Amino acid sequence: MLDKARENLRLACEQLKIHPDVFEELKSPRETLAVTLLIRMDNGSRRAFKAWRCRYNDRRGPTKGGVRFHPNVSLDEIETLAFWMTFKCAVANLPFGGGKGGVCVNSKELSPTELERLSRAYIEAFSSFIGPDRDIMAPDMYTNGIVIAWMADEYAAITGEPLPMAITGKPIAFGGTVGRTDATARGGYIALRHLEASLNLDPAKATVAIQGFGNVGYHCAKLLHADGYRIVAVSDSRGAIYDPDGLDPLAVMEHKLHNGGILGAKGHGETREISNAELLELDCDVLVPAALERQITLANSDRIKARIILEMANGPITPEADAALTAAGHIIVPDILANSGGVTVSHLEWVQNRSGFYWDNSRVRDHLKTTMSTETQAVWALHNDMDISMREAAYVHGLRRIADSVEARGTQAYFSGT
Ligand SMILES: NC(=O)c1ccc[n+]([C@@H]2O[C@H](COP(=O)([O-])OP(=O)(O)OC[C@H]3O[C@@H](n4cnc5c(N)ncnc54)[C@H](O)[C@@H]3O)[C@@H](O)[C@H]2O)c1
Repeated sequence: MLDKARENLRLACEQLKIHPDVFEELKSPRETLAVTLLIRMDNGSRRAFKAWRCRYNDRRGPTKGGVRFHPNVSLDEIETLAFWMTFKCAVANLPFGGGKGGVCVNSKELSPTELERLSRAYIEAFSSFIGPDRDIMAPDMYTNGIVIAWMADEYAAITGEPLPMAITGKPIAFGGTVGRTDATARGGYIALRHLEASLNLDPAKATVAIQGFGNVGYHCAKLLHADGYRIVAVSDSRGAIYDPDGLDPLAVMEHKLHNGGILGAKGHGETREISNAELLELDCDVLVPAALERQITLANSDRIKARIILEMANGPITPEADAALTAAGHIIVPDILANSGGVTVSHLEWVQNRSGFYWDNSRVRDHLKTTMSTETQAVWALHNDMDISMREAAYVHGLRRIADSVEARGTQAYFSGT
């Protein structure tokens, strides 16, 4: 994955005539630490887990990125995700570089006490690698609030400082920020609403299908529904529901809380069950993938009908499918822009921890709105001016900022006097 990302970067640097020094720096991660965590299991045995943390590039500030617990985590995945975080933070104009971490584990197989030991062991192993001015961690797949609280608690114990600014996504009672829960969804919602006129979208008529009804999918559905968009389909890991007359996200969530899933929830008309594959292929105005990576590939891209795809998940469209969809005229609002609201509000948590002054929800939301609208506009303008896709435009936007910070320290041109 990293080789592919690197090749795309090389082409972008050449096309934009970015100084070769910039590519030389960005083609490899700055540092990656690999460790083996040895955990005492509840039955008294010892088990080893591979773990990584990568600081890809820190020219724009300390590296920032989540830590995931997943059985498929690998070094290549961590370094590629850290590469993407470098660009996402630059697109959102945050004073951060990109980082990522992970543990190769199926956390569902661990007891709560084993999970706590693993979370604390991760911090112990990486305590001198991370830091509020060095590398700032955050939640990711299967590292929820309690895992982050254990990690923050362990870091506080190691450093002797009660408020661990090296970790964001903390519970509010532990120095977290208001407005983080729906920040990712709200960011994508702001981006879409900002583009409404340009995309010729009328909320009173537009239909939306959302894959995934977790944190991001649910809040996206709620925000768009409140503004008049008709949510015609939502899904979870067990399947999807479709109602051409529309679904009420609050009612679907109520059903999910009582029944453990969305299947069986009723909308305004004749609601029926469909598969997740069918949801992706629905004839609607906006498709919002908000579940997993690699959901749209060359195997199904020619059946995608939605004119606009708002990528709330990370990497839901493969590069090959992305090229096919773009050529076919679909507008894809790319992940590094669409879901950057989460890291934008995480930055505010870090700011509040450092200043000791805590913001209210409206201030957090105002800041998010300004950031998302400004950066969405900048990406949209590049998309039009350079006649490139929104994804390419987002990468160009981020790359220019990163390149500026590399070039500010002097390039070959400066040192050789040419
Ligand atoms: N939460 C954030 O702040 C944040 C930030 C940036 C990116 N993201 C990305 O957004 C996506 C969703 O994150 P989340 O926080 O909402 O996760 P979540 O775990 O809260 O929700 C995921 C949802 O996807 C559903 N799902 C799982 N497998 C599915 C499948 N095969 N088909 C359809 N649905 C399926 C789950 O049932 C669940 O409803 C992820 O790709 C994540 O990386 C999240």
